[in-house]
Amino acid sequence: MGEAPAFFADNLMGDSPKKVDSKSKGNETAIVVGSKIYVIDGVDHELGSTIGVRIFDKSSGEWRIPIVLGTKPKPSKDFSAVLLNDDRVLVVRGNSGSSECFWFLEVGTPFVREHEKTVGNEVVAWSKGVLGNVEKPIVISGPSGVGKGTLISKLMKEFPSMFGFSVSHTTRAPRAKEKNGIHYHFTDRNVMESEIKDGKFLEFASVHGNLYGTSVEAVEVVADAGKRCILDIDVQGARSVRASALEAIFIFIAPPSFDELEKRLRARATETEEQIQKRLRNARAELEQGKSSGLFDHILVNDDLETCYEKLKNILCLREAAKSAPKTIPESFNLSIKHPVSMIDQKLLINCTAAEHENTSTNMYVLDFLLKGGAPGRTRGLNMYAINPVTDDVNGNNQLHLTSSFD
Ligand SMILES: Nc1ncnc2c1ncn2[C@@H]1O[C@H](COP(=O)(O)OP(=O)(O)OP(=O)(O)O)[C@@H](O)[C@H]1O
Ligand SMILES: Nc1nc2c(ncn2[C@@H]2O[C@H](COP(=O)(O)O)[C@@H](O)[C@H]2O)c(=O)[nH]1
Repeated sequence: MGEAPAFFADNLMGDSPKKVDSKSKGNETAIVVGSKIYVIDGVDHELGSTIGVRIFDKSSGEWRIPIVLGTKPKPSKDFSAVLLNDDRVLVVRGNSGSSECFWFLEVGTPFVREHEKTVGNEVVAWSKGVLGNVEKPIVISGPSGVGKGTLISKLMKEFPSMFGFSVSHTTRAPRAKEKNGIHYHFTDRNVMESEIKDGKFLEFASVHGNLYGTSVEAVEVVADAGKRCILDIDVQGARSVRASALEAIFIFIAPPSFDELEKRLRARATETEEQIQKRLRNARAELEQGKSSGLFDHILVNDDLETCYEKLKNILCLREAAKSAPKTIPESFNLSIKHPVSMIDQKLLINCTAAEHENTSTNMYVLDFLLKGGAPGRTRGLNMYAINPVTDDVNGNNQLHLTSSFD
C-alpha cells in the first residue's frame, strides 16, 4: 500500500497546504462536511471487499477510521459522490445494475450521532438505495395493556399479504403462548448489549425493567418481502425512530380511561402484581408524553375495539390513496463507466455516457430521492426515470425547446 499516491488535502483545508498520509490507490473522492473530510475510497484497503471510508479531521490534522454500520457496498473503480443535506452522501457506483447502484452514507444524521455517543468513536452508516415506491412503516405506541397488539393482530389477519410485523428483541422472559422468532426474539442482556454496540439496532429502550429493541434486520425482512412494516414499540423507541432515517407513520393508542387500562392489564393476566404496578406507573408518563409531545401523527382512543380498528384502517387507507402515481423506473439498467452527476431541484441528474460510444449515446436519468427510507440497511422509495436532455425538464415533463438562431 506504500506505493499508492498520497491524498492531498490542501485544496480542502483552506490554509497551509498539507500532505496527509493515506493508503489510497488514487481512486477516491473527498466530501467536506464542516471540519471533517470524508474520504471515500473505491476499495477499502483493509477489507478489500467493500468501498472504504476514512475521515480527516481538519482541526486536529488527524485521520480517523470510523466504525462502519449497515450493508457495505462492494468495491468499485468508478463511482461519484454527492453530499445531501450536510449529513448524507449519495454514492453512485458505475458499472453496476440498478440494485447495486445507489448507496447512502450517513455521516452526521441523528442516528449516527446517537451511535457515536454509545460507542465513543466516529461512526458512519451505509444503506443501499432501493428503487420503487414503498409504503411507509407504521409505528404503533401506547401504554402497556391499551390494546396495541390486539389491533395489530386484527390488521395482520385481515391483510396478511399487505402487512408484516417487525419482530423485536427483548430480554424479558417469554409468556406462556409466546414463540421465539414470532412474538419476539428472546435474548440475553449481554448478547443484546453487544449487538446494540455493533449497530444492529434501529432503536432500543429499557422498558419496564427489560431491554427491548428493533433490529435493522427485523424491519428489512418485512420490506424485502414486499410488505408494509408494523412496529409495536414504546414512546422512547418511537422517538428514536423519528430521529432515524426511517420515515414512518406514528400512531399513539390511548385508553378511554386509566381505570379501563388497569382493568385490561389485569384481565390479560400475563404479569405479576409487581409488574402490573410498574407498567401502570410507566403508563402515566407514556400517556403524558404520547399525547403532548407532537411526536405522533395520529392519536386513537381504543374504547370500543371495532370502532378503533376502523379508525386505524381509515388512517392507513387515506395515506395510501394520497400516494402519488409512480413514475416509470427502468426495470434493470447498467450505469456505464462515466456517469457525471449533478443536483437540480433536490433531484440527481445522472449523465450516462457509454465509454465505447463516448460521443454518440448519452442517456440522462433523474434520481428523485425526496423519499427517505430505512437506516442502516436500505433506503427505500427512490424514484428513477429517464429523460430526454433536450426536450424534458428534470420532472420528466416535455418542455418547449427554444432553438437559437445559431442552431
Ligand atoms: N377495546 C378494547 N376493549 C376491551 N378490551 C380490549 C380492547 N383492546 C384490547 N383489549 C384487551 O386488553 C388486553 C391488553 O391488550 P393487548 O395485549 O393488545 O395490549 P398491548 O397494548 O399490546 O400491551 P403490551 O404493550 O403490554 O404488549 C387484552 O386482553 C385485550 O384482549
Ligand atoms: N422501544 C421498544 N419498545 C418495544 C419493543 N418491542 C416492544 N416494545 C414495547 O414494550 C412494551 C412491553 O411489551 P410487552 O410485550 O412486554 O408487554 C410495550 O409498550 C411495547 O410496545 C421494541 O422493539 N422497542
